[in-house]
Amino acid sequence: MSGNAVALWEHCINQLKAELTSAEFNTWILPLQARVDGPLLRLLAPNRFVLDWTRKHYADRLLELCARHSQGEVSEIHFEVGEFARESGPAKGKGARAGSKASVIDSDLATRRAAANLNADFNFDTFVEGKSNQLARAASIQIARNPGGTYNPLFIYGGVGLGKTHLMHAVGNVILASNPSARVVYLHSERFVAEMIKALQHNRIEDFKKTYRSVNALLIDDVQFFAGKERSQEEFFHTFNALLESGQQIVLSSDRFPKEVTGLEERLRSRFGWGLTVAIDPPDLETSVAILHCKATQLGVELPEDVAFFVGRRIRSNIRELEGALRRLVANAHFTGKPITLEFAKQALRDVLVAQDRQVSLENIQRTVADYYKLRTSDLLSAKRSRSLARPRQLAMALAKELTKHSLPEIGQAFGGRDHTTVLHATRKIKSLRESDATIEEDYRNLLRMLTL
Ligand SMILES: Nc1ncnc2c1ncn2[C@@H]1O[C@H](COP(=O)(O)OP(=O)(O)OP(=O)(O)O)[C@@H](O)[C@H]1O
Repeated sequence: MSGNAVALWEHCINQLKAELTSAEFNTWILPLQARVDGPLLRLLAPNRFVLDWTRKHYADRLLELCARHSQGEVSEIHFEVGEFARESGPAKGKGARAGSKASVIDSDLATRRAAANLNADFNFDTFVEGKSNQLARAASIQIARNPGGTYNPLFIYGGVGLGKTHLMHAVGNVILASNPSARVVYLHSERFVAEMIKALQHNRIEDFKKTYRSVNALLIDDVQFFAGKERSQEEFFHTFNALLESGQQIVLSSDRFPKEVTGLEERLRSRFGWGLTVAIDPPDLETSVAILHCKATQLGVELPEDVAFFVGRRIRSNIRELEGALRRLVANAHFTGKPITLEFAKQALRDVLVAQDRQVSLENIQRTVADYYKLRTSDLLSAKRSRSLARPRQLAMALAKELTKHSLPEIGQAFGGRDHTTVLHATRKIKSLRESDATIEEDYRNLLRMLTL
């Protein structure tokens, strides 16, 4: 299968996955193998029963999806019973003409990827390495190569939009690609909760348990959303134990260090930290610029160096915002037919930059304070109480109170789930220190200037 054909099939199955129940999808679509021969989509089903059912219920929809995605190039669909040859040996089934090994495996991989909820674009090749993510990337690569080994679970934590999900998908993609029988599942924790509730409602909790306890790699994003959901925590706890005991890999992500995820049962929280815990920090300027170049290449444009530095310097909050700004720039250039120059970028991003400047974000404050004191943002959010961390943390909280509209509890939450009284104490402390300590006053003023420039 060519890259286009794989993309076409992947599009079809992703679409059907969204439209069907998981039982329908797993029973009828997952067993299919696909090939595209010119205008013909050939689908092989494992037996007559699956063939008849899929042809009757899904042929029209599949054809519609194919025709639309291929812009009319694929216009016929053909079902057969059989299996494309996996190895160079003879193909089973009369319809199975010699499918090359690569073509069949590609179509299988696309299907398995969709079943695992994985995005093929989130891989290690498209993940730019920098100081801020070096350790998390290295640990993820290690785990992808040796799942269920020493680092289990892998716990990745860091602020919004910094690449945690990207790394989890990259791990899953490598495990799937290197082992044709591996079962991988990526899920946001809220989806885990929703599926569990659905299973309870429909009396299918045993199926639910079996599904999640039989995977080779379970990747659960944003585990802080388990907070307060006791029944889900209980279920996840048992899934977690079962997988760990049988040597299957678990990868978890959160916006904070495991011990600081509030609203979780202690036994779960402590298990999260059993394996390897790694942080992702906001990127430094050079990494932001490298990411912009990488994303621009993916979008098929070349970004001049001065524009990349301009965008990297001005959009400081997170990589998702950086990417959003780049997309806007590229779309503007496309519609106006103008080249992307520094002047063009300033113009095209004017609104984004004004909004960004007006609204100093909590992440921006944390990052600026961390840079100023040569600390890691994750240290500011951690529970560590050494003076070298406590003072910058208090300063950051005081700045957050002065520069944003966030409430005390919201600020506390953003600083590693602290109580609002801690924030109140910090603002009072800094206020009095600014009057008695010239260094603190100078630091505060410098930071204020940097944040409101
Ligand atoms: N180092 C990197 N190289 C290339 N792209 C990156 C990198 N880090 C993040 N990105 C991109 O930034 C975007 C946001 O990343 P991602 O969704 O992984 O963030 P996250 O940390 O999971 O955020 P959230 O906490 O909101 O779920 C994605 O498009 C991702 O591809």
